[in-house]
Amino acid sequence: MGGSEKLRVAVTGGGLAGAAIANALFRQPHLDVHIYESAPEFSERGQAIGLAVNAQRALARLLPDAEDVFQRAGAVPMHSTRILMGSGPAAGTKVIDLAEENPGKILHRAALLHELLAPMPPEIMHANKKLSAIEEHSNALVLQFEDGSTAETDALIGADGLFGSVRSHVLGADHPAVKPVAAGWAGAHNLVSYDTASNKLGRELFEEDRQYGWIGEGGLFMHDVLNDRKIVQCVGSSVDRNPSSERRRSIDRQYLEHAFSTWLDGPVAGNMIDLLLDQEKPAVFAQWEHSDAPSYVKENICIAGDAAHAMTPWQGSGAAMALEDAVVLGALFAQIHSRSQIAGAFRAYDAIRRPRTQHIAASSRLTGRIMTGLVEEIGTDPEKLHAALKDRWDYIYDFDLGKHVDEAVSMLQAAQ
Ligand SMILES: Cc1cc2nc3c(=O)[nH]c(=O)nc-3n(C[C@H](O)[C@H](O)[C@H](O)COP(=O)(O)OP(=O)(O)OC[C@H]3O[C@@H](n4cnc5c(N)ncnc54)[C@H](O)[C@@H]3O)c2cc1C
Repeated sequence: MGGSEKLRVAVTGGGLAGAAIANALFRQPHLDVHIYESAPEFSERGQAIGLAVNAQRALARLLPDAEDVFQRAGAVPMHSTRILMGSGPAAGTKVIDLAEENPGKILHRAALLHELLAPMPPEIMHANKKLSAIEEHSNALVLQFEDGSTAETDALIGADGLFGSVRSHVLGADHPAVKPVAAGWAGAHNLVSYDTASNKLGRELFEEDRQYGWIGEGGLFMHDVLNDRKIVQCVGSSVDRNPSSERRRSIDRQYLEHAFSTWLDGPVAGNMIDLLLDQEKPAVFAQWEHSDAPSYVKENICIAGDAAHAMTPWQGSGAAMALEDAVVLGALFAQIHSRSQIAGAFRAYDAIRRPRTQHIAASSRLTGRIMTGLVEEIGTDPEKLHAALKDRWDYIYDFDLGKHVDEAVSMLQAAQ
């Protein structure tokens, strides 16, 4: 690359992470950014996503009109996440209201992805481009795609998700942390109309916009409101009694009633099972996560989003971490202008992002164990659950993103 040429940056994966990262980069005039997605189109599954306060702050740095984005996407602001007992003798008891000081927003994933992709010129977005191999040459990385085409780039950011391939290139194919591991839970979800959900679960649960989590022995139900209160997402997750390598399994009423057998005389399981089966061909998704990677970077290649740190959904932080990754990568690329500086920028990204994301992944796993009654000394005692849960989100929410970014930039500058 000559002095006046742009730095070429390729992002593989057009999910929330890839779209957020490309957003953080494509406006920078010294960068030539391209985003490659393996699917025939850039799209997201029909599920809700909760953006906690740290994710909202990160989004506001990526999209200056974030408040309008939330409005256009029909985001519903939550008063709190109310956790109640769903099984056992204390069924119906409130355990805690979480995030009262830090209310989240619930929105449709597809709407969020659409908003992240909308500002980008179509000529930098390439669908049907499944990365199949990476060649490292002295003057460029050559990306090979499954359709036989190739692209040259100076930097590669692998945002290709849980089952992506860039992680294996960064860590080495035989590294034990390459492959995702089953987290031990499986979940089903469904989107139902607001009227259906409120009639079934009771209108009093919908008087204020709140996310609800019903916790107890071996499982959890959640419901939250999105799309300008037209839709309610219902989720049921239980300890996976039949782990398999299939990512998606068909299920029926019998499966759910078996998974929640000790909940059926409680206040919520029967209704939630009806809602999970409402007009859907139900499927259950096993939860997967990554073991901690020793590094997110290899020279001019890095991984971000779920490709780097896929985590359980119990603290609703996977997408939030992808948005934070994007903000940090955006700030670091603003500092560099030559190919030789890329590896240093990625090292600073790794040093700053890996501790936080891996801490949250571990915390999320433990939160799941707490909420599904798997921690022996806590069990399903509401008071012990209250004590165990009350501070668990502080590390995630009480977070100064500006300082985090400054630390990354200082680290890069000190190394240059
Ligand atoms: C049930 C559940 C609930 C969740 N709830 C929340 C929540 O409330 N809040 C929150 O913050 N997070 C939540 N998360 C986590 C969040 O959904 C993920 O962290 C986030 O969507 C990951 O985005 P990503 O772009 O990294 O990965 P993905 O969405 O998996 O995107 C990866 C993309 O890469 C593409 N790709 C794969 N391989 C290749 C290749 N070889 N070449 C090119 N493209 C490729 C894929 O097609 C895909 O489009 C939840 C997760 C789950 C499972």
